[in-house]
Amino acid sequence: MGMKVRFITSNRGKFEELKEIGRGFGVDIEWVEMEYLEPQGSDLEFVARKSAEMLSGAVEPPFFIEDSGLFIDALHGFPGVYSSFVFKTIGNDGILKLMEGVEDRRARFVCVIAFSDGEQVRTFTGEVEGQIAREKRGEHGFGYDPIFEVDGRTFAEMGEKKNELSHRRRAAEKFFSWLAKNF
Ligand SMILES: O=c1nc[nH]c2c1ncn2[C@H]1C[C@H](O)[C@@H](COP(=O)(O)OP(=O)(O)OP(=O)(O)O)O1
Ligand SMILES: [Mg+2]
Repeated sequence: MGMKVRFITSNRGKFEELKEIGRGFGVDIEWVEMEYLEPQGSDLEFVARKSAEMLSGAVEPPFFIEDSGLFIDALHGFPGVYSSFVFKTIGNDGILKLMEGVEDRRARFVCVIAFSDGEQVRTFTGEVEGQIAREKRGEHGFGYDPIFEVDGRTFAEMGEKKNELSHRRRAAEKFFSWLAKNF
């Protein structure tokens, strides 16, 4: 049996993807469903690290969290570290409205995993370049998937294939390989 590690998140979509990706690495993810207060910060690595440090007092290590964000070039990196709040408020329609008539559709998704072993916190970052679609497309996934496209297909149109190239996959690969060597 591979190794078991606890993942603290309120987001079922994230859990299901990491559970699936973990299978390929012999890592069994246990979901601790929990909302936690995120410190305000200017970059994802800082926010993920601080969140894990804050949780180390409240949750029995070892555990990990992940903080991810959508960074849109034409909007100077918005929504970035505010992606969760922005999704809950203006959502995909709001982002498409902000991008109406904007030629430069470049964006990137970033995922930072922060792992706490009780002594220290280690972070693992993955990112993927894409474009903001001109309309919502696809039924799969969650969050901004219907408006984030790579080579013309949105994450929501990709289904399972998303797990082969997403920011979450790229961060998880680094994390799970590190775990296999060090735990
Ligand atoms: O692969 C993705 N495909 C589409 N949307 C995504 C993805 N990954 C993150 N997202 C969205 C969800 C949330 O609106 C924001 C991240 O915010 P973030 O704080 O990391 O997640 P969250 O608040 O939903 O769950 P939690 O903090 O409990 O892990 O970007
Ligand atoms: Mg959050």
